[in-house]
Amino acid sequence: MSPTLPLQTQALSKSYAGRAVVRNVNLQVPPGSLYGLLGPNGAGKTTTLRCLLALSRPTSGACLIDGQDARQPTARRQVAGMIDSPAFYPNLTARENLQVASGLRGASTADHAELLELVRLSDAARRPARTYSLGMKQRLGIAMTLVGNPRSLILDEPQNGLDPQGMEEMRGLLVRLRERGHTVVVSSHLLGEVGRFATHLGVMRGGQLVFQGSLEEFRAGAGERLEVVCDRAQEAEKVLTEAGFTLTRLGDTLHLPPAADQARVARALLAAGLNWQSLTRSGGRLEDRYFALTGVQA
Ligand SMILES: Nc1ncnc2c1ncn2[C@@H]1O[C@H](COP(=O)(O)OP(=O)(O)OP(=O)(O)O)[C@@H](O)[C@H]1O
Repeated sequence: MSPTLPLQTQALSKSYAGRAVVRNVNLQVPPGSLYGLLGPNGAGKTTTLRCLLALSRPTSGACLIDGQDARQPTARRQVAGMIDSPAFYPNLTARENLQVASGLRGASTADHAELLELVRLSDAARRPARTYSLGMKQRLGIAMTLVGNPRSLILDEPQNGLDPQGMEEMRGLLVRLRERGHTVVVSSHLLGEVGRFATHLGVMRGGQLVFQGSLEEFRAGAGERLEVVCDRAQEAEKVLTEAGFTLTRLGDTLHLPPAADQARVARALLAAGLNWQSLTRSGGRLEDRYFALTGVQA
């Protein structure tokens, strides 16, 4: 039997006023992974994460934490998260904030010094949190989620709004969290960034999970292909399909398998009186794969 996944959803769907914003999502987060949940704005990432944290109720399907329904109190103790902005008292110091969180959760205060070191706030731990930079506030928010030592962490866009240095510090922290033994899910719309630290990726588009696997699997799928950019792409799609090519169309771009004969594609388009802006072999880059999956530039 496969080991119990720390976080998973089973056919998760969520609708608001009859509009499905998450559709049949089967998220499978392996133990000890640093899982990047990617997708353009509105893809349904936050909604999925809110359901996992039992902040939102699924319309259908289930969310499981260590194999238990996410709404069970024992399951909720195994996961903590930061959705939107970090939650802390601005007039209290980092140390005092951790004390409050420990009091509320009945958790030990013994590890506070270690937590502050982990999030690199030891030096700032004695001044009020309102004086912190955005990056420091985010890191304090993460330290707060660690009180009670949950197995898994869910962080919604923790790098949002950070400057390059703040991004780098956050990246370092995410890696340290994984090394500390946590399973971490991080949502983002920045593939370039997440591709630097994630072990696994999930990609959402229009409420659906359109890719899930290890970073290596994602990379392997970023294969080469023949790409045709054309103003009358819809007509070109029809012409090339009738000529026996298999292809997908995203806006004005057509993707054909790498083995497709470039000269034969050109002849078929010319014969139909269609011009193209470019007809090139491309691919092999993570950004191209992301674009092919989501229709959005990374
Ligand atoms: N409480 C709500 N009521 C109605 N619609 C909602 C609600 N919450 C989210 N939505 C809609 O659900 C869709 C998915 O939103 P969600 O926040 O999950 O996407 P996202 O992938 O996290 O995007 P972003 O990167 O912009 O946060 C959006 O169209 C959003 O407007």
